[in-house]
Amino acid sequence: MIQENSEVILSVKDLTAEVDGVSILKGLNLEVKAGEIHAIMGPNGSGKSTFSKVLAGHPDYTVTGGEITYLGQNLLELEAEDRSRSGIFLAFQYPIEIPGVSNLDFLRVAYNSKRKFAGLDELDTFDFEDLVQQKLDVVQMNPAFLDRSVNEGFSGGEKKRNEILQMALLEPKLAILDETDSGLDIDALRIVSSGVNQLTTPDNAVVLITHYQRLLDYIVPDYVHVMEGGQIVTTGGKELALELEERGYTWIREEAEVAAR
Ligand SMILES: Nc1ncnc2c1ncn2[C@@H]1O[C@H](COP(=O)(O)OP(=O)(O)OP(=O)(O)O)[C@@H](O)[C@H]1O
Repeated sequence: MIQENSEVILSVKDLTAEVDGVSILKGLNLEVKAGEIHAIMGPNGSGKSTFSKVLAGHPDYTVTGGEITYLGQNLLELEAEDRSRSGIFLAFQYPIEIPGVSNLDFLRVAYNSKRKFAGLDELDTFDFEDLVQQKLDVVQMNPAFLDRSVNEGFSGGEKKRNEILQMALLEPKLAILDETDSGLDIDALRIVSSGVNQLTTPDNAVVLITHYQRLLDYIVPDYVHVMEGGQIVTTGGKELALELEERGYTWIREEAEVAAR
């Protein structure tokens, strides 16, 4: 929800970035304040996932220009793990499987790593299990998933639900959800959206990358941005997503070209 004078969580200015020498982000600007939900839409290949990976600090992506400020500090100076421990959470478009590592152990190590970073005592196994049981309710997940290896053999929708379980435990300041809605059946979409809504507070912010207006009926954004060619070319309210659903992206491109003349 937009609030006057709320804290700026993320400020991105003229960001350019490349992968394998190919320029992908070409002057991206975005400001995200506490309490806000931002949706980023845009055609395939426009750079949405690249942006999310650059924010998370993925080593394959090189920032070649511009600034990213997170809670007033230069994000680009932080290693990926410190970005995570300071409250940046990325739910992957394609969550990876980690055979041999139980979901419960993975969650406990991630959770305790964050506590340690904040100067808090780590939770022991019993206390952690109590906590994780409560968090399972947020995404209505069967406890049996805790004993399985991380994402191994999970269905597409189960992997996405598991990402939101991680989010529920880690309580991020800035959550970036990359196509978390893809692969979810109708009931799972409602459950996952309700989970995200329960985790959204006036103190944190969510950036949702999605192709589908449908998700935004459940998680109502304050802003909808369109990314095209590595830049945010248009920003509007939630009604913009409806317009995109109806008209596609071509008109945005044409209007941007006219404005650039
Ligand atoms: N290693 C690479 N080498 C060259 N090009 C790459 C590499 N990795 C990504 N790209 C290109 O970067 C562009 C942006 O990809 P990205 O995944 O960020 O797009 P996206 O907007 O998230 O797309 P989608 O909606 O399909 O998920 C694509 O054209 C992609 O092919």
